[in-house]
Amino acid sequence: MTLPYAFEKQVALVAVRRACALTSSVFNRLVKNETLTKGDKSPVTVGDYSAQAVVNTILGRAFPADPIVGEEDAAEMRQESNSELKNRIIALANEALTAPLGPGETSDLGLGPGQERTPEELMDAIDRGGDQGGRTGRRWTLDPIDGTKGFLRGGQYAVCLALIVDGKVVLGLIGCPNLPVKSDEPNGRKGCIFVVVKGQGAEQVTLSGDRSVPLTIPPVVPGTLNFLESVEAAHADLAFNNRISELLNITRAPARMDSQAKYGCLARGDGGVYLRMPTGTGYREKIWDHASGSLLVEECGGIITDSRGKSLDFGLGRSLGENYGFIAAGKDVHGQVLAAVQQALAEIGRK
Ligand SMILES: Nc1ncnc2c1ncn2[C@@H]1O[C@H](COP(=O)(O)OS(=O)(=O)O)[C@@H](OP(=O)(O)O)[C@H]1O
Ligand SMILES: [Mg+2]
Ligand SMILES: [Mg+2]
Ligand SMILES: [Mg+2]
Repeated sequence: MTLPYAFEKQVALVAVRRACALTSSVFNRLVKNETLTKGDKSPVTVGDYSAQAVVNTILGRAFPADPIVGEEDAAEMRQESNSELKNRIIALANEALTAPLGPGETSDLGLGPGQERTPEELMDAIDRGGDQGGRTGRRWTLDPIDGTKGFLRGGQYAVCLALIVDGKVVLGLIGCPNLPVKSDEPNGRKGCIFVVVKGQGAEQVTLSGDRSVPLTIPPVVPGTLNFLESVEAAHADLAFNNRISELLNITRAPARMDSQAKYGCLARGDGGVYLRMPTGTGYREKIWDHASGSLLVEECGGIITDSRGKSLDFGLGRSLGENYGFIAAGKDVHGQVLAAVQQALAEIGRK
């Protein structure tokens, strides 16, 4: 008997692996005018577009009926003035799709030499990410590069793909090309993918697929709790985290990194709590930024809630609606962090 979501997991791993290889190779060849600024002032690169084209092409072939909620869209790239960038995206996507078959890849996935797609097919693949999300049915959510600023800095970023059924995440992958495989060997081999299936646990696999380690969040040794937190002050209220550190007598320095790599690091015990409080701008968190990570935390024995202790709702559309401020931690510490967060919110007259 095959396990539930076995084929989805296989296809998602292939897609994330190919997208990770693409983004790593793009980083080394990225030139200045290949990064644009979106309407919300955030950066997007040819790497984000081409990775979304690759993942959506692979998903579209294996699961033609499944909608996709993807971060990017091709509207800008369809404009004549961006034809050079568009050509670059097409070349990069086709390079990734036509690379020789690797582990777990079969010819029916439409990959390998000779499997080039046309420019129109690739632009349409990017735009398959335009689903609006919702309460019922099954859909994928994709962040082709999570932590684009980290990617541009040569720091942490992640290719994040999750499957959501009736508003609940059932499969999640976080591909981290720049993350050391072993936390205690920061200068050792890099590149891992966190893979989680609801009810089946979680594992960390290497990008090349030669090594798999099961994951559970280890209990925090008293006195060693530390935060995993954002790099960008615009994305999370880091001063608030300092107040929580005071309340909980945390003395260890926070581990700062971009992207859902933070959830992967929590799952393998590199940090004790991921706290992401809003900065007060009314920004609504997006489902693709937390879907994989939330299931990873839960399957590894941890708890994730918003700052009021509510569970995250992935059935509201492209955003997480009224879920503000996220606390992800092992069972042994989540309660005390939530209590400290509520105390600190009360101090400043917020709920
Ligand atoms: N104002 C605000 N508040 C909260 N979150 C925001 C905000 N603006 C952007 N974003 C989203 O943050 C995503 C990256 O955040 P990270 O946790 O990776 O890291 S970091 O804050 O950049 O260090 C980033 O994901 P990517 O766009 O995929 O890089 C954004 O979706
Ligand atoms: Mg972005
Ligand atoms: Mg993101
Ligand atoms: Mg992104």
